[in-house]
Amino acid sequence: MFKAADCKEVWENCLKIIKDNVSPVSFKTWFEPIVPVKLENNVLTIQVPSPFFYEYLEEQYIDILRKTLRKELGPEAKLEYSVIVENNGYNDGAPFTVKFPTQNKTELKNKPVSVQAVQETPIKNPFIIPGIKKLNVDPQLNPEYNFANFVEGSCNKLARSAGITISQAPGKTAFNPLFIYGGSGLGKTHLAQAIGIEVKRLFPEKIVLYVNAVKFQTQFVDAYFKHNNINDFLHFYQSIDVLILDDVHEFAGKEKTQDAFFHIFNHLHQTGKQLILTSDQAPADLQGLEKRLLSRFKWGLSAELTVPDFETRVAILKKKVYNDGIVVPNDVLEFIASNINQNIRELEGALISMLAQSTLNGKQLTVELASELIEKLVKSTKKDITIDYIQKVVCEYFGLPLEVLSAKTRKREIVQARQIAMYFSKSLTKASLSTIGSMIGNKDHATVLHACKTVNNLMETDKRFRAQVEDIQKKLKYNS
Ligand SMILES: Nc1ncnc2c1ncn2[C@@H]1O[C@H](COP(=O)(O)OP(=O)(O)OP(=O)(O)O)[C@@H](O)[C@H]1O
Repeated sequence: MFKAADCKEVWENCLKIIKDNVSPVSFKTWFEPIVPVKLENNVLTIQVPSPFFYEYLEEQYIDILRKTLRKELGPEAKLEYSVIVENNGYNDGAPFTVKFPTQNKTELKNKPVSVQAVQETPIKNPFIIPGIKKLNVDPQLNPEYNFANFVEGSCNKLARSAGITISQAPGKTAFNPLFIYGGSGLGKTHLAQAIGIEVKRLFPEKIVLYVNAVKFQTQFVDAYFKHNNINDFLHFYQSIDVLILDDVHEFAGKEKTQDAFFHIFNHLHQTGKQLILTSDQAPADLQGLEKRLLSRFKWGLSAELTVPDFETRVAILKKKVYNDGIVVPNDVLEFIASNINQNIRELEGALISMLAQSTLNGKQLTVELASELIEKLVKSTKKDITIDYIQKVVCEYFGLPLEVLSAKTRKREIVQARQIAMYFSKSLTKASLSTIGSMIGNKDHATVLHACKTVNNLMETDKRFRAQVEDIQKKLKYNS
């Protein structure tokens, strides 16, 4: 029979071994927060701060935990987790336990979320443990992106009406998540934010947060690698009532970020919170995202925003000039609407530059002026693709700083990014192999040739790699 003090001693001994086998950052992140609470009949119970923490330990460190525990307590050793879960008012507040060595997550997943708000150490900004007090979160919404300013048309009918239904009962409809997808400048951000604004209007106490996927990823990377406060990050996101994540396709290839978002998604969904996601493609067409995430994106409603028809384009322009208190002749608005038809942002841009011209140069708002401007606009949007631009897009895609392409390193991810940049420079610009080499990492022409061959070969043999290259190609062509 063990004494109460034994559990601490046993855990200390385990930690000594674990410390020698994991990186210092991992040790600090994943083992220091663990509290040994009980040792009974060879069963050691450890308390962990969140379900995500438990799942992460089970996925990443189960072997080392099993080995060390058996070394300390013998072959019959068992581990139980006491998992602290956010207080959401659903039940009594006891932390629940999960038995090792089940490795069967359903036990945890099917459990109604239990409750315990525990704050042992002060939490740094910007993340605060929920349940201690109601959070005051700035929803990061643009007040202009409301429903009143969002013109209805057949291009957005389904998504808009689902959005209105959701804002009246967030988390309580079948549209969870609401997945809004479509091409650039078709109103995904506007509509997603309009839902957030309406929820805030109807339910001011609800915590609403808009975040785009790139910002989420940066926050995650900072929390994980720089500040070592991944738990605070997860707790913060798990406290949101309506989470709006814009441009989820940006998660492609970012596995750790996807993993964190997966846990946040599960937690919010299970606890009846609303998720709104936007993307440039339908879930079925998204590349580079894990299957388990994609399948969840299909749980609710996927609604596409398509290119607006002529009437809707005119109505959007009319609303805009009306809101700005400006009078523009109908034939001018119709002329703009009939010439710019693929992107609402460009439609608005044309109107704005025409108004600016007219104010600055005292020109009349006429169809001739509109025609001049549109001609210029169309010319100026066709930029040449340059080697610098290719390097920038490739680095952004892989989340790498631009300088690494010139770094003397054999790190696989960097070598591969450099090769892809060389490959596109060869196929999309007229530059010679030696110019490409000198501009990308100061290499010779043979290196560039080798890079092009490698990329071609890999595209034939590695599906995932091909998807990445095709994604980058789309970005390059689309933005040019
Ligand atoms: N139905 C609409 N009614 C009024 N304005 C709209 C409508 N749809 C889009 N807009 C306007 O068009 C512009 C572009 O919209 P938004 O930024 O939401 O597009 P997006 O689909 O998120 O684009 P991207 O994928 O490039 O981020 C915004 O100024 C928005 O207000």
